[in-house]
Amino acid sequence: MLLAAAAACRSALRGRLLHTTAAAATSSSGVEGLQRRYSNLDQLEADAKHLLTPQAYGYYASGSDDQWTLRENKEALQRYRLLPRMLVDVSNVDTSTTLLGQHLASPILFAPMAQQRLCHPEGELAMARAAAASGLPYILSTMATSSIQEVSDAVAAPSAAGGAAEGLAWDPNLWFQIYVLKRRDVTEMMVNEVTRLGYKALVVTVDAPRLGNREADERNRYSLPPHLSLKNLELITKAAATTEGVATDGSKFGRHFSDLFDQQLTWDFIPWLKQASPLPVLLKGILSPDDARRAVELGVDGIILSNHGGRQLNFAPAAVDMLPSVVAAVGGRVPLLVDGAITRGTDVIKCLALGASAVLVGRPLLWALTLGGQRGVEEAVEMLRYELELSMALLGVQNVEQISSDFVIPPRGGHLDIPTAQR
Ligand SMILES: Cc1cc2nc3c(=O)[nH]c(=O)nc-3n(C[C@H](O)[C@H](O)[C@H](O)COP(=O)(O)O)c2cc1C
Ligand SMILES: CCCCCCC(=O)C(=O)O
Repeated sequence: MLLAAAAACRSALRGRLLHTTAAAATSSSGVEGLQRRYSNLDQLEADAKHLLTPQAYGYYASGSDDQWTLRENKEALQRYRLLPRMLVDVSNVDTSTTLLGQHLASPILFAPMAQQRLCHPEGELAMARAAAASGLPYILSTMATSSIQEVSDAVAAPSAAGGAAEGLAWDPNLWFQIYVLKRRDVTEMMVNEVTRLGYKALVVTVDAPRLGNREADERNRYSLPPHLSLKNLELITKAAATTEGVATDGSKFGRHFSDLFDQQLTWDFIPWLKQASPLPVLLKGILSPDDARRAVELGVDGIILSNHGGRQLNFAPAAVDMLPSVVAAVGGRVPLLVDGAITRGTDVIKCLALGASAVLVGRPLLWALTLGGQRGVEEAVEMLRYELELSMALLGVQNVEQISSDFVIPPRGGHLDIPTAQR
């Protein structure tokens, strides 16, 4: 009896949300507000899961091996505490910041994530439009289900179908994430294409010479549905007669994509990329201070501390825990960004207090896209931005620059000495 009631409830919920998602796909308005249905970003996953196939959900949600690092990302953030200051005038709190000379409405970027059309028909297009409407950078993955050109076109101007909700500015800021392929010529074509189309930065992911062991994908025999394809890899077939290494049959998912990536990639790629494009270059997936120092010495423009959402090396530390030592190694020479399980305004504050310039948010945006399309993502981002603004007021700071290590208490009550000037 109880089980039947639960099933009926689930099916009603699924119906409601499916309807909502379908509406989001076809219309720019009329989406039942995410903000009315959910209080925070942590609540989105459970409902999004019901709308996704088990294969898609498994691919999005899972980490590698037994997922210790995936769990650690959240737990590490929760070990830091915040020390507020009182009697500060916080009648105006400004969440905006500047990164690499670019204005951001808040210190938040859309993490690169492959295959976004698995959760919504407009996939990367809807996500990139939501970023433009929110005044935040959107990082397009090499492994996207929309092409570099399609995403550029999608944000070129706010349209009736895909424009910003009332009151939101339209500030497209596209970055491109590079997986360096064995086919270096194709990587070069992508770099040329994004440079030509006005993308504003390149993010080279360096923690994935091979894909981590995602057991859910193996169990689910995960593969991309036949109506979708990895659009940027089509450049390979356009560029050359051979299609070697580009089939997207995913039954041997990890091994297959490992075949595409260049396992011989080393540090000499950075000077190569710097001469190939005038765009700023950031490395994503750095965790050790030594690597960070070396990257700076080779002229990178920024570093993204990340363990890839716990999807690559299991037992890699949470990026947030590596921030203090990487900050010391980098000494303020380039901006440091960080990601991993950031869902709360206080998570953003902790990362900034530990020396990050900004954070990347990943999975919560996929759940928001699943539940509400472009508008859903805009609302999710606004929920996070508002939490950030409120928490800044309660912390006693008026702007992002004022957030320093003075406001954070590390796990064992130790002292952090990170001058704000190093951010
Ligand atoms: C489904 C999925 C796909 C991803 N695809 C990419 C990718 O193509 N390139 C990349 O550099 N990182 C990729 N990542 C890692 C994210 O950019 C990010 O580092 C990670 O998800 C941490 O953020 P989160 O904990 O907020 O999800 C992916 C993550 C997920 C969950
Ligand atoms: C469809 C190919 C998947 C490439 C890897 C994307 C990724 O980084 C991930 O974590 O998944």
